[in-house]
Amino acid sequence: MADTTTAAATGGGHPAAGNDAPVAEATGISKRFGATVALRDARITITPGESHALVGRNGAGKSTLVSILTGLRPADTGTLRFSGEAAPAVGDIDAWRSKVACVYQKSTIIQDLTVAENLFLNRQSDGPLRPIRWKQLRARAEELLAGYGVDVKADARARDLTVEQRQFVEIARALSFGARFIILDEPTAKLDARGINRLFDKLRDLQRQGVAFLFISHHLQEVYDLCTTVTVYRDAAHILTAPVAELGHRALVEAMTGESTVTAAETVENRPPVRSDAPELLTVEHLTLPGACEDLSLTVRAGEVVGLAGAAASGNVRVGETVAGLHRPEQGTISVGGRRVRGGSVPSALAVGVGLVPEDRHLQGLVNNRSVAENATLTVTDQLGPYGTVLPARTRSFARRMIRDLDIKTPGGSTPVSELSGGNQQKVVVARALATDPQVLVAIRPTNGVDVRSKEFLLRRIRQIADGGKAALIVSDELDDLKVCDRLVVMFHGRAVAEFDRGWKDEHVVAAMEGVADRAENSGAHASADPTSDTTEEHGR
Ligand SMILES: Nc1ncnc2c1ncn2[C@@H]1O[C@H](COP(=O)(O)OP(=O)(O)OP(=O)(O)O)[C@@H](O)[C@H]1O
Repeated sequence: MADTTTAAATGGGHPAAGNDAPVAEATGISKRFGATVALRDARITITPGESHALVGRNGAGKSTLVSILTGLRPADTGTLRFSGEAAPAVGDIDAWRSKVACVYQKSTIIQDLTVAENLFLNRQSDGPLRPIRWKQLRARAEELLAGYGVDVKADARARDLTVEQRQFVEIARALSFGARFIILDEPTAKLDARGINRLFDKLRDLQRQGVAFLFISHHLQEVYDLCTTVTVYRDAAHILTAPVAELGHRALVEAMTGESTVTAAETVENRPPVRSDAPELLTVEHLTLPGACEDLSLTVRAGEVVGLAGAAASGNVRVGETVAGLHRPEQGTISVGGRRVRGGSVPSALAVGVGLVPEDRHLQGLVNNRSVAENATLTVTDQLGPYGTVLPARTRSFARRMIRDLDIKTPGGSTPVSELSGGNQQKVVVARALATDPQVLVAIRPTNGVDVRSKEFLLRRIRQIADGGKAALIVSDELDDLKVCDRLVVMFHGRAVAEFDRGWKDEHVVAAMEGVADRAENSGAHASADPTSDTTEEHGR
């Protein structure tokens, strides 16, 4: 396809087709960023009312395709049509919005505005010089939300919404522009199991009303639950498009990776249990964090990976962050190898040997305008040169090792971290935590946004830390993350309610995370307490 950029953006002016034309059809799409080929002659076709998954490893080109499909970036070559019509000109935002909408993992909602204001941003009044009629705006917003069955108050502040409510508002806003095609780019990354179920119910509802979806996720089970068709990209190219029902899990993973895989969990199953006389490396005693946990105690021994499991409101993330010095406990102590972590002090946690993979790489993880090398070495600048200096050569060689060790896909260490794909950014965050050679690694949802093979890779790295005589605490509600653990402690509403040794069954752990104690009992769980006896009102992250 030899179209110019303009032709790519306008689709070449073909006449409108009938109603059964694909809602979106992209062919021959190529895109380069400097020396990096992000897409090579790629294609995708989404038919009306279809739920179509796009999957691929980190850096495969998915987000680049999304930016082209939503008019954020022009393709270098290729043709794009919506319902048989040429795509709008780049920059004609309203025209693009009427064709396609995108709900990103990162919110596009403005926190300080109300829901109504967000819904009608830049279209509050009837014309540039007309005053905004607030009452009318609110009524229109209420009507819109009710129309799409979104149970959110129009005058609520956006910052007070949960992730799930925020996504529903974004979907309602997208549909209100007239689009019948919505792209969901990793929408479940920040939701817990119940939130995901509710989102999927809503999507199925909308699908019945004729809305088509392009769904991007690294959770392949979600693809099987929600989608009818799947497209796989690998190394910037289209590999296959097939009905989901005809493609088994292994075949799908093989299409994504180009090879067959053994899971990290499979490698854990046959290892000997951690010795009970192994020294305790992490000791948490009687920890109380207002609104997050009460009187929580746990230990992690040398050589052990412990999973601190729990849904969004369980308080597990706050406990993990507190071990790393991010919050000051009201009561209780945390020690690493017998040395106390000073409450609420990150330097103290670092000094005793705690490494942290934080939950949100955008907020806590990365400095966007700095290079991969600088980000990967932020925690170890003291090792990069004498007397507080940082030697560029040492930074570079340190970074080279990290890039190789963690299989980070980047043109080089000097590339700004913002130019990496999401999953590769997450690997830089992990690299940074590992750089200090921590005694205790606290990894909060460490594989968030990471593709299926890199996920195995990261989990294996965490296992290796323990195998080298250190300790790891994985804080997560992802069963795949928890499967590499020697032992699980499950939290529900601020309390440890159950403990499982290896060999647990998914449904028992899920039941414990959801606070269904009777199902968790007699299931390999021990030390369970009554989760409903908890009195704390607000919990969690
Ligand atoms: N703004 C940019 N500048 C330079 N390179 C970029 C830019 N955006 C993306 N790339 C590169 O293009 C390639 C494709 O990236 P893209 O973000 O599309 O991948 P992805 O499939 O969405 O990955 P992930 O699953 O990790 O989000 C990667 O090699 C990435 O580093």
